[in-house]
Amino acid sequence: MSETVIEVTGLVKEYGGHRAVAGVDLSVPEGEIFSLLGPNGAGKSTTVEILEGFRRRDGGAVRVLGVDPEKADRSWRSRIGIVWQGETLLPKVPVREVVRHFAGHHPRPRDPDAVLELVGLTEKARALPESLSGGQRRRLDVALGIVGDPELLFLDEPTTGFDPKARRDFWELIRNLAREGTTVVLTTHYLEEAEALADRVCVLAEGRVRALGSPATLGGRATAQATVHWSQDGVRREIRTDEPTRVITELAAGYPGEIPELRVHRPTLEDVYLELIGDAEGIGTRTAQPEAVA
Ligand SMILES: Nc1ncnc2c1ncn2[C@@H]1O[C@H](COP(=O)(O)OP(=O)(O)OP(=O)(O)O)[C@@H](O)[C@H]1O
Repeated sequence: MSETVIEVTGLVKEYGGHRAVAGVDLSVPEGEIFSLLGPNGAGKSTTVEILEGFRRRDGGAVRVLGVDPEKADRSWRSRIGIVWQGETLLPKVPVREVVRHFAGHHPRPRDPDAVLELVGLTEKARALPESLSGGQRRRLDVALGIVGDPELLFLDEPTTGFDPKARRDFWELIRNLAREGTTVVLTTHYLEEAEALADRVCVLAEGRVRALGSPATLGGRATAQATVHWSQDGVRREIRTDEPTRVITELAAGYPGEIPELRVHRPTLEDVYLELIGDAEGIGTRTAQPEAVA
């Protein structure tokens, strides 16, 4: 049985009477990649900062690696890795020295050169951080987050500025860390990143959990209706159905060859997410009505 790394019940945080976090319950097992999603101001950073021990809560109970973060000490902190949203202020020494310097703060660090290799920065080991590109700089932030070989890694928008190849390499790196048992809390606005990485996603809006589940099943996605699109005599048609195969088979009988512009759409994680946060964003949910098959 895997251990529970994060246990949160009834978490509340208020700023001057405004409830930024309004009763959140979360439980994250060891080795899980857990993603927090939500619109700006949803309460993600506040929640994560409380888990990291950088913010005090106004209510509820929190255990991270078995400890209340408000009472945590240095040894607890060394078990946690953090990749902040903003750039960390770094000394003007080569990249390799920066990573070695950070490794020195941890009781059982990873080998700095191996970490540079993992994040794809070996060729920049002798460069100064200020000479790195935006994406390379972000990779250095990730290197500093994992050099302590943390049991729990917090990633806040980790791939901002990454090119597509670097992003995919980074995802593989995170998957490998999780396979080795590192628990990962990922805050991101990139839904494809949550979809590619997360075992479970939690959608926060207005300080509350709107939905929690695997990316594939969130918000009833797995059982949601499919929409079959096609074109008939130059007019676009669509129908929502639980049985797209049957609909297409019936349609196909009416055409001598290909069904023009045939497309089957199932709700993406983004569709489900936008639906879930619709009220919070002040936008209505989309209610395109299906047309009947002619
Ligand atoms: N130090 C603070 N003082 C007062 N209000 C704050 C403070 N920090 C956050 N808030 C408010 O709390 C709410 C939640 O903010 P939080 O930063 O947790 O949201 P978020 O989901 O991380 O947003 P984003 O995606 O923009 O980073 C917002 O309404 C914000 O204005």
